[in-house]
Amino acid sequence: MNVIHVSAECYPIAKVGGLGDVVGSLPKYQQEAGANARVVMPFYDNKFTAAHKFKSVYESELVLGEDIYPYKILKLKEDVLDIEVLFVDIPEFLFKDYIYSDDDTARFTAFQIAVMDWLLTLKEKPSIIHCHDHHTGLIPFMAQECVKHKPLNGIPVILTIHNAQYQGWFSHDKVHYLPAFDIKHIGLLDWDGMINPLAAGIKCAWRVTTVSPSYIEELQQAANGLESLLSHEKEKCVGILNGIDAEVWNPETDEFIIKNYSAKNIQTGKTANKKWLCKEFGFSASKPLFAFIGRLVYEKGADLLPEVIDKVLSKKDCSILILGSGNPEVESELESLRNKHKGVYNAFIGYDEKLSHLIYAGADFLLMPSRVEPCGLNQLYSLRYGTIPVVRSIGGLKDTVVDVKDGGFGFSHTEASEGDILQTLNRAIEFYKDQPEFKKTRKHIMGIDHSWDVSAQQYIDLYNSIKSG
Ligand SMILES: Nc1ncnc2c1ncn2[C@@H]1O[C@H](COP(=O)(O)OP(=O)(O)O[C@H]2O[C@H](CO)[C@@H](O)[C@H](O)[C@H]2O)[C@@H](O)[C@H]1O
Repeated sequence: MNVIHVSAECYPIAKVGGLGDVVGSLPKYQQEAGANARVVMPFYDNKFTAAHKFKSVYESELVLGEDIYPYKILKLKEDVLDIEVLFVDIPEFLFKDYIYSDDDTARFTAFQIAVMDWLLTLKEKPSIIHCHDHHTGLIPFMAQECVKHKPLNGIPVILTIHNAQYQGWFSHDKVHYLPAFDIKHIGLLDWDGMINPLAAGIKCAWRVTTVSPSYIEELQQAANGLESLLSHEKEKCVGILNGIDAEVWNPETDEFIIKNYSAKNIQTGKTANKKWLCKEFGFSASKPLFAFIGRLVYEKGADLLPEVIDKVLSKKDCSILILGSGNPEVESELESLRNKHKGVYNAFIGYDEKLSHLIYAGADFLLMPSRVEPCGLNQLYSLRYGTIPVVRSIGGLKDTVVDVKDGGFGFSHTEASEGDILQTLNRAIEFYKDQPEFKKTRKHIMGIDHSWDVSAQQYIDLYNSIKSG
């Protein structure tokens, strides 16, 4: 089975969030399960591409509207990754020092056209095209409707929704960017008067997956305008829980952290990592340390953090550390709290992969007050590193975190509200005081297996069910 994953992100090449983690690891585990899985992604101007050498395996031109652009398909000269990655190099559009911008329509439409044009030229066609999020949502439509790409129409196309909040909307003025298709079928591209790549992907993909079982249920009630579409298409939708790359996220071997540890020496390992974090950010190591890592956006409940932090820290019985970037207002509120709560609060505004590993290793609790959480990887990483998750019970968080009061190992609340978060934080602070129970719980969570083994196989079973059915 030849699977080609099409994505805007893939760790360690280019990552903004969880999409990069999934596309960087799922194919590796699919390989181990016997499938031949590859990735095709844009060639960006970033640290990874600057540090490696590439060779061209295909060169051509693509047509976007009335214009023609040269492009290449590149491969790494040396095998430095566990999986094969192909890079679409369209200098005009993709070779930028960012992944996303405010206007990505031309960039990602050109990317998708180049991918489809190149696939047409392959002698051995993929047996599955697996698209990820709206940046690749036009591919199922192109395979089904565009005259040029009709030869690919027999290949099953899967669309995985990692986040339905972002849909890639653009106006009908730009529909001519797409290769020719029968205009009678323009309705497949449209949702509410706009061209909507995510909606088009949902309509045209052979199967749609979401990254947790709960999320697929929730999308029928709240999908940023696509509720009725997802209810209508529910027969072809399935939720498959994300896994984690157990090699990258392994406290026993993690090169980023201060002291490696396993469940056996968790006490000394966590203590050493916490000590480093506390020194670095000016905290006392005797207090419970809560951390938040993520995009500072509404879906993550980031706007609730400043008020919650201000209130919970008035008692000074815990410390809080934030790592994230996003909404400028939230960023500046979080920065300005530093002076008021010196010694118990700090924030690193920005993106820092190494620091994220140090935090998973050194914090006692991880906060995730998300309004929407399709799966969430942070809580899975935190479990692996013995850091107890404190989450809103939604989406994948609901599927992976069981509250201590229900015999589980984490803390959860039902509402993304200041009151609920505060109450739950206070429960966790109390729990920390019972050190034997706290230590037993964090040792237990390190043993919970969220590696990709099971879910990678579920995807393969899904591919097989389409081919045979
Ligand atoms: N400032 C920062 N510095 C360093 N690292 C940072 C960082 N901000 C975030 N990260 C890292 O980015 C990843 C975030 O992953 P998530 O899955 O939790 O969220 P995201 O919303 O990006 O993904 C979407 O897709 C994924 C994958 O399907 C779903 O799990 C999720 O629910 C959905 O919203 C983690 O690896 C985290 O450590």
